[in-house]
Amino acid sequence: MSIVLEKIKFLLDKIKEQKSCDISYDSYIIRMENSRVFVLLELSYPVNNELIYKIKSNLKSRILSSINCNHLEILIDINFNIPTHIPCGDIKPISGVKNIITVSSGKGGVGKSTLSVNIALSLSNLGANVGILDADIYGPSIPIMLGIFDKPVILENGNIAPLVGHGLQANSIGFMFDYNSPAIWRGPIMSKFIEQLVNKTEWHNLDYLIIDMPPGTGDVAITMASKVPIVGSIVVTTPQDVSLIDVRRCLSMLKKLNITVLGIIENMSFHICSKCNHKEYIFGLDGGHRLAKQNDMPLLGKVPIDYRISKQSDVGLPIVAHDPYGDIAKYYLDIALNVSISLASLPKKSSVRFPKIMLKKI
Ligand SMILES: Nc1ncnc2c1ncn2[C@@H]1O[C@H](COP(=O)(O)OP(=O)(O)OP(=O)(O)O)[C@@H](O)[C@H]1O
Repeated sequence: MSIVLEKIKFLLDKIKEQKSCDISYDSYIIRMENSRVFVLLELSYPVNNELIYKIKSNLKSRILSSINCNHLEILIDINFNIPTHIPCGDIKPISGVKNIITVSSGKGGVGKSTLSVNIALSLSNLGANVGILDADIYGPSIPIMLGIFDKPVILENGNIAPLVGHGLQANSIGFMFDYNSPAIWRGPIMSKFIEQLVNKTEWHNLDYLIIDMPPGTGDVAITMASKVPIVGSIVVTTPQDVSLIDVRRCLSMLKKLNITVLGIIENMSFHICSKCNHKEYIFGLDGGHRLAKQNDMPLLGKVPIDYRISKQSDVGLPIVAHDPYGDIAKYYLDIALNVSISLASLPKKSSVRFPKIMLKKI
């Protein structure tokens, strides 16, 4: 094998090991024909065209500088195929769903539902099939955020057809009941009901199902963890100390239940003045970062406090759906990418078969 090919393989192996967010892949195939090198990267997380272009040009320049040889033509192609990962605990998979990710928080009001919806939309914008389940018994807000006011249809087999909002398959405890009847919102009955809501929804071909959990460490959260095949959990906090104390309690619950924590998200991290661009840390600086470091887990990202986020959620058109290429959507897209890359590093259920190689020039 030529020295050039050896050098490129060495570089590709090194990059693969590093698992950087700029270029991260599961495996690669390489072949050389005369002065042309063909590289196929196989990813197990979703990427949109913009990211594909970035990865290709970044890798191409790294290859060219590593071999110091300008007459070679480098042709790179990228495939992604999202595998099913092994859930925490020995729990039967749910039909139509590859990976379940829960979004938890230590206390209410930290922006868990807003994050769940915008991360789900960002994963969908990256090219994944995504569903969302609203299990927040204390205030199911997903129907409003997705602008869905219909009631779900019960199918002949007794299952529930999910409703669709902004391309997301959705089911919510809020679709089922008049939310003003508090008697039913308690204890084991509710836990059982949510478990059924997950299992009885006819999810169709989902790469990811995002579950918006009730805040805290109550009955429902514990039952869900022991009955639902969760692959990983995201924990949301604000930089404030009080929220950090609650979130520690939530992290310790997830640890006890053997749920893998994919990482922490810091919401309402800072505010940027729309008039003068001054950045202000209203709820303190770097709380989420410290928490992630102390618990040896990644900080998946930060989201600023911005009126457009709440305004768009309130009118049923979340910011990522309203302005997918805007400055705010970028924060959610980065988080979605980090979540999917973090998940991609977990054990997979079976090997993934990639389609036939098609190499294009860039
Ligand atoms: N980054 C943000 N910037 C501005 N407003 C935000 C942001 N994140 C969330 N909000 C707003 O904060 C409020 C609480 O958010 P959300 O309902 O998502 O929190 P939650 O943790 O799910 O609450 P609960 O536990 O009560 O369900 C909402 O009005 C929402 O629009």
